[in-house]
Amino acid sequence: MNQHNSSCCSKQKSTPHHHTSNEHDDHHHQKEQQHCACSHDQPILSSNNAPIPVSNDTQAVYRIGNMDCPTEEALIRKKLANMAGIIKLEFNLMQRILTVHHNQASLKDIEAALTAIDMAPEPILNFDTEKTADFTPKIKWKQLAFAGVLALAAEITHFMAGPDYLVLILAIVAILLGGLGTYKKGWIALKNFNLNMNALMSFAVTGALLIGQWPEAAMVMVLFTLAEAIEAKSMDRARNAIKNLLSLTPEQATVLQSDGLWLEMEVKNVAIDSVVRVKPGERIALDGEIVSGQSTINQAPITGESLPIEKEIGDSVFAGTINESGSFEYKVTALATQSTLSRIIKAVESAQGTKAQAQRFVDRFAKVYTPLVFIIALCVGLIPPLFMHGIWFDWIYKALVLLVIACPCALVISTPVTIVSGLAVATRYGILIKGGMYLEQGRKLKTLALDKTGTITYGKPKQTDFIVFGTLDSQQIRQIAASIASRSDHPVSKAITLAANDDQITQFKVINFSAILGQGTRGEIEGELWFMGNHRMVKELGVCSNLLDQQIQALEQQGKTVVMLIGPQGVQALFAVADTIKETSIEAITELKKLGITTVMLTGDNRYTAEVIAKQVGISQAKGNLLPEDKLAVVSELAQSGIVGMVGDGINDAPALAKADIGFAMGAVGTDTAIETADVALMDDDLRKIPQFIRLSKSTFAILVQNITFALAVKIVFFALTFMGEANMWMAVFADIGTSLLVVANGLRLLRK
Ligand SMILES: Nc1ncnc2c1ncn2[C@@H]1O[C@H](COP(=O)(O)OP(=O)(O)OP(=O)(O)O)[C@@H](O)[C@H]1O
Ligand SMILES: [Cu+]
Repeated sequence: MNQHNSSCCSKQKSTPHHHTSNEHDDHHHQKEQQHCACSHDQPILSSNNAPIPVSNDTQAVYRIGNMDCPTEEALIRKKLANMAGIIKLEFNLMQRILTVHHNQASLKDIEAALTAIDMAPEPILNFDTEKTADFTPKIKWKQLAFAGVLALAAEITHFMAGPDYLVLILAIVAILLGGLGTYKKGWIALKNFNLNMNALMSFAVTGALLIGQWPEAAMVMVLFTLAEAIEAKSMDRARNAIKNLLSLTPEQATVLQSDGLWLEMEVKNVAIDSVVRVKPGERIALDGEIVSGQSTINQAPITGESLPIEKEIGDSVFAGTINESGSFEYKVTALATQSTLSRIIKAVESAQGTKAQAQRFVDRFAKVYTPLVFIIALCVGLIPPLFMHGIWFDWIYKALVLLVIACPCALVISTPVTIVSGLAVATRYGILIKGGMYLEQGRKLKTLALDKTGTITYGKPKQTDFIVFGTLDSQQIRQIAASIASRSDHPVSKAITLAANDDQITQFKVINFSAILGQGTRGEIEGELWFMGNHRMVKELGVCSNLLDQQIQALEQQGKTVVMLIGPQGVQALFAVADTIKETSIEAITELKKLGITTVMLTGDNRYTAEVIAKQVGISQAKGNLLPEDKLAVVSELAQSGIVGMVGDGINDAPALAKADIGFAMGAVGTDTAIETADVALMDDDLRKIPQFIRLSKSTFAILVQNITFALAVKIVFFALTFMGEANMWMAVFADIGTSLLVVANGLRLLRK
């Protein structure tokens, strides 16, 4: 199966690599082909990491430890906005990574500007080899706890009517211990005319100190810092849910040395083409291809399907999967950092960088909300006492409470946590989602277009009928057919070749072989030109007849696919092949129907066969005789009446997949291109992953709505309470923290699915 030819990957980077048509007729069913799966047409960078290259620009990738919140994003945007040469900034807050697309901008200046706002950047040179996570700034728990104790002591001293100076000292020390960081960040933000929550909190706490609310000021500051710390931790949990997948791969592998001995080696030092031995029950350390032995392997870590799969010589094995029964040796086909699993993880990590719609809404909202509340607070603090004989203390206090409420923390944090958790769970199911927006859109899917061969069916048809149609000797006809069919990788041709091999039919030498898209193949045998293909080809060649039509139709109505062998004297034979429908396809279609999704089958195969198969799986609409561009046209048309998805496996579906709002690639595990180009890659061939994806999308969205509504409701309630004079700063901070923690917990709930 899918031999990952690494030498082709490394040597031919610049030359577009296409299969010459006289070797393989087309790119059909990549999984069956032996070819280098990487796409050489793409810029090298895009093949394995997060930043999507904008044409012709250079990019600098930085890791910024202090950046994990949209307020910091806003700060950085503002700071870098007017610098020369910067084209675009891309933020991945979850990974704390900033990508600067620029042309000839001075990196020194960029780095200096970032450092000036306390966002010291760490350049990332090679995305591949660097470990991405493990990068949370340390939280000083002990110091924070001590600050908490002091704040509490201040509160108690005040309550017991202790000396004022003692309360003040306790409070100030607590604020310094717990809140210096907040003050620093707040100050930087203010200097850059940015009103973030650190600035708000600094104002509120300072204000409270000035009006003599010392213990309260201390408590508010400590609680705020505590909340920030807990939030950072929760974010890490969501982030690590994906990272943890990588820990599935063992650190060591047993590698064959040149002297014939086996040696335990660090996985990261194992070169391509090394031979590795695997014992029963052991986890596989690297991607490779079995060279001796056989076994059953549980691929659940990658595909989400725990039913073990039998593997023998020539089959691919993947890092992170579990060898169950036998023992075997395999040849390594990819470095540890390039394994399918690490590609998956990188893809999900970069998916977190793309913002879902809900997130954009929240960010936009926060941008307006915070300054607005700030202005309201300012008015509340000044206008009543100045013009309406209000009592200064009361109104300033109210203003300070409003400042606390102005903090959009909970709201802002709720969406990324939810989305990231959703992406992580999906990965565990064996569904690789390439961006938050697809997860968000899935629930809106109205129509799903499905390819037939390999998607609904197994894509491994068998020859069922062979009918002589002409005067030639039947043995000779099969020899000619087998000779031509064996040159092609198309499932139909393969079926004919297999049947011929079973009957020990010998083959002729074929020259000038080529494939005709959507029709069949042609080749020369002993100076004669032979064609083998479908009804369309027969018509194109003008050798059709009524009698032939009848025979073709009779077979097609049984759900079989028919190809003819056509020689200089016209049609010589009919071959019918039949594919088997996957059990899981039927279940998937039933589930999709329940979810209210219209299914449409698109196939290059003939109309009758299409209809028969569609009926068998329960698909309402089938369209046959489609060339790749026809599939594209159908998808475009479907897209006009709502969100449309397309599932396919082969390269010939690529245009339609790209056109669909959500392109699902099947059986992505062996094909790197599928992982890279699809919007959603299903790691195995199980169509039931699509309803699963849609359900996940629905529950993700439900949680998003809950979170946003809840966070907003709390704000509104506190607004009202403040004006009624019922709210104090304590409560406001508590409410804010409480909300943040609740929405984060709610988001993380997805991880338990
Ligand atoms: N290389 C080939 N060998 C034999 N038949 C072929 C070949 N290429 C095309 N055909 C014929 O043309 C039809 C359409 O081929 P095409 O590759 O476009 O679609 P398909 O792969 O069969 O179906 P699907 O679109 O569902 O994947 C096939 O059903 C087959 O009858
Ligand atoms: Cu015909």
